[in-house]
Amino acid sequence: MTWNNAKECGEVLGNWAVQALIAEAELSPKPGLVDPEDTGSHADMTFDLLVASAASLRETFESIAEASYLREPDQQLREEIAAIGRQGERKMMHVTGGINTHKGAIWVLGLLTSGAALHQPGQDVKRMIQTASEIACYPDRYIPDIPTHGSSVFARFGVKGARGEAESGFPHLIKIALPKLVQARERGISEPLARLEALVALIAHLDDTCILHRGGLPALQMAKQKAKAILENGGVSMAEGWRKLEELNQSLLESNASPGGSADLLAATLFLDQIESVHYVDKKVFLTT
Ligand SMILES: CC(C)(COP(=O)(O)OP(=O)(O)OC[C@H]1O[C@@H](n2cnc3c(N)ncnc32)[C@H](O)[C@@H]1O)[C@@H](O)C(=O)NCCC(=O)NCCS
Ligand SMILES: Nc1ncnc2c1ncn2[C@@H]1O[C@H](COP(=O)(O)OP(=O)(O)OP(=O)(O)O)[C@@H](O)[C@H]1O
Repeated sequence: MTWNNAKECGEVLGNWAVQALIAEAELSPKPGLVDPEDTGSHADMTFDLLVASAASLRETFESIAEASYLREPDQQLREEIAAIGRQGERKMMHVTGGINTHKGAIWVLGLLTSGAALHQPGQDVKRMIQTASEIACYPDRYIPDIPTHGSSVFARFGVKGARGEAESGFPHLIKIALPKLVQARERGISEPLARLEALVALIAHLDDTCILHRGGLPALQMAKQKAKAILENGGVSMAEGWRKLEELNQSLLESNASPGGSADLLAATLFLDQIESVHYVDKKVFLTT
């Protein structure tokens, strides 16, 4: 598979980005997060709202891919896609009546969509991730100077959150979530459980500013520790691991904390997994013809 033109690249990547957001929302039961069963620690969000928000972002991801199509990373590209991303945030806020359903997800999937559109399909996803990170490292002169939850968490705890994750090369995608998804599938567990295990691995390692903002350091330490205990007890497919997952969910609800950053990175993992699976199918087709 190769892109025939920018429009096709936009349509394909835009579709995969929206599908990844919907797949993340559909996965259940997610600790502290919105899913079809419950709204976790989110009093203002529902599953239907998350799906409507995801659908409203199709055009945003399409435009980011079209603007990035086979270009080189530079500051101009960074500023162009940032403007499209901010417009996407405004659309999301319009559709949700002012509720932040996908701000962090627009950031990570926007950068990865751009990174993917800079290459022809079939490139190693690690190169796409590296390109996305390179783009994130360029300065954006038009970034609004207004306080956010992220800036207040940085001032309080020195944690760089979503921006730091991107600028440092998305280590939690490369070292944690993608390998865990593959490893869980290799153990033969069902696809939803493999995805859930990738999410738990993210929660166990990520300094999630969503959790820090709502519950401070005690909530972050609790979430990491309880997620690690799930993995140490055989993962979510084992009875003890499952019991510990329920415990993590309960503790997140009690602290009113939610691992939104991990949820965003799970959606990013599913997006990259989709790109990689097409690569694999292509290789197979190539080998057998
Ligand atoms: C970098 C962003 C997320 C703003 O950061 P800030 O920390 O100030 O925002 P805020 O705290 O409100 O939201 C951050 C969100 O990131 C997610 N998150 C939290 N911690 C992490 C983490 N460690 N790693 C990844 N994501 C995380 C959560 O969903 C959280 O809600 C982004 O919105 C931004 O700068 N956008 C500008 C437009 C742009 O440049 N877009 C580029 C391509 S679309
Ligand atoms: N399934 C999900 N459920 C809840 N949040 C999610 C989910 N998937 C991704 N997220 C991420 O979590 C973030 C929302 O978290 P949160 O509600 O804590 O943020 P906020 O609105 O900035 O904070 P607060 O609600 O405390 O004012 C979104 O930016 C989104 O990207």
